[in-house]
Amino acid sequence: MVRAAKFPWSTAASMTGDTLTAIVEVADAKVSFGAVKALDGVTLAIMPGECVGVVGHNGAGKSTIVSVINGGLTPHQGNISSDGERLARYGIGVARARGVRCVFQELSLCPNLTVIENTRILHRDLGGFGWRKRARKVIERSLDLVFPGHGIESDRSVGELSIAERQMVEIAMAFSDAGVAPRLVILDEPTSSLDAGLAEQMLGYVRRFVDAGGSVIFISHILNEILTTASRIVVMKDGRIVADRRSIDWTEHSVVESMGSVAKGEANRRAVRDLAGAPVVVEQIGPGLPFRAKRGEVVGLAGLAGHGQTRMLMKLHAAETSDWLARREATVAFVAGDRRLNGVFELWSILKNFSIGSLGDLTNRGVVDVAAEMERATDWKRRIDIRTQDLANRILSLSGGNQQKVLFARALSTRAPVVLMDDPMRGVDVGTKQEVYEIIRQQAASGRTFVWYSTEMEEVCLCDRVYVFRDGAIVAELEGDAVTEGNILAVSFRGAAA
Ligand SMILES: Nc1ncnc2c1ncn2[C@@H]1O[C@H](COP(=O)(O)OP(=O)(O)OP(=O)(O)O)[C@@H](O)[C@H]1O
Repeated sequence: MVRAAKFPWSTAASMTGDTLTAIVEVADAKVSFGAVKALDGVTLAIMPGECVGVVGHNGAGKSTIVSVINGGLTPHQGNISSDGERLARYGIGVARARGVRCVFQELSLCPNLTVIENTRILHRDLGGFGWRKRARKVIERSLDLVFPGHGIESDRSVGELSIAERQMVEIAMAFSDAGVAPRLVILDEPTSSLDAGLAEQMLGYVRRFVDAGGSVIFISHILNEILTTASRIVVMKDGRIVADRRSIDWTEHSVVESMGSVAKGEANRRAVRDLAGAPVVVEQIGPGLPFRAKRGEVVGLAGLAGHGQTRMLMKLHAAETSDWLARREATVAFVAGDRRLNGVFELWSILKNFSIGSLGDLTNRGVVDVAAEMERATDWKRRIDIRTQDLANRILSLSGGNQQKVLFARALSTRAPVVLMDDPMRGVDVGTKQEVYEIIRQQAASGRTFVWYSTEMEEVCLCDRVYVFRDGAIVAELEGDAVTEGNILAVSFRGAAA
């Protein structure tokens, strides 16, 4: 079962001509959750000096296979080998001792502890007298290497950090060395909360790590990142690997096709509409330029992550919802980006998580019409392909991307005239994104207003008008054809339009 292979595209192999053995190899792994086959016979070997990109639709099994490789999940069937040795017992401890590290899609640091204390928890060998000093050195060194100029103080509690900063700390933690050097680092959607600049810093570090002989498994729905960084791309579909080729043999189009999604050009373009006479429906004064959104407009919030965009969305939401008397008709709906913190109700079913946003519509004399509730949820399940066999299942039984779809459905299915979206596509697959873009276009055309913060430039460029944030204030407003990546970056970094 253990494979000794020669990978001509692996730098380490091509330099030495050596025959390499896999750092970790999973053979014929099967994992089921009830009736759901999360993995249906997956075989995957990770060689030294390669970055393996893993792509697939939401619920394809990507997080499940990395949990197996990371030792957090024991497959119901199949074998695991490492460095040529078949392992009868494989768990997190064994994986860590062999240099396997994982950055999870749902961030996993303890929010009530500082960055230093979290480092100590991850690196057990750091214990003993003077551990704080040693832990500080380990994490600060790694942060400086991966994200030069990061500005994160390691004495701060993780709970005080923005979601982007938390993601940076997790990534730096995975690459840090406190005795056992990282050999295989698994990154499950590591850039989902990072802006373009931070994502590029991380990708640059991944390339250097791999060039030096390290290995990375890189999961992302941003295909361009995968194509430019991975040496090999594996496509998963419904719990199986359906394609496995060198990245130079892939194009964005062929990857999307292989995932089973059809790229629709139309949904990916900004609609040309005349909104000159449309009334202003949302307004907020300062800091910086005033914020205004018109009826039927899609307004983007851009700029480097953590520069005040989420705060602005919160303010807009508070302004519409702070009445003492609850309104029957919601005036604003919110799609949370940090879904675990303020999006999902973890103990509730998928159905209840969906319908909580439209109980006003679904209630008659204080009683929920359960047939109407189920009908509406089933319709949205179909429309944006929420992958579950039963809407009564708990929300946490869904993959991360499918949870995010439920949050979308919750907001889009209301009649609120304004929808606020806080980087809402985190973890959503390419095919579903196209569906959601199309729904946004249609709803905007019929008069709904969207205020959309996104860390993905492609999405910002879909907006009618964009406010660029810097240091907590709006520093520029771009409209129509002026909404380009070049202009947004120029304003983000210099504070003046290009
Ligand atoms: N704890 C669980 N209980 C029940 N089902 C689960 C559980 N964890 C995962 N699943 C199911 O297993 C399947 C694979 O999930 P997985 O998280 O591996 O998908 P994924 O490819 O990582 O998706 P995404 O891109 O959305 O993160 C999904 O159908 C999911 O609903």
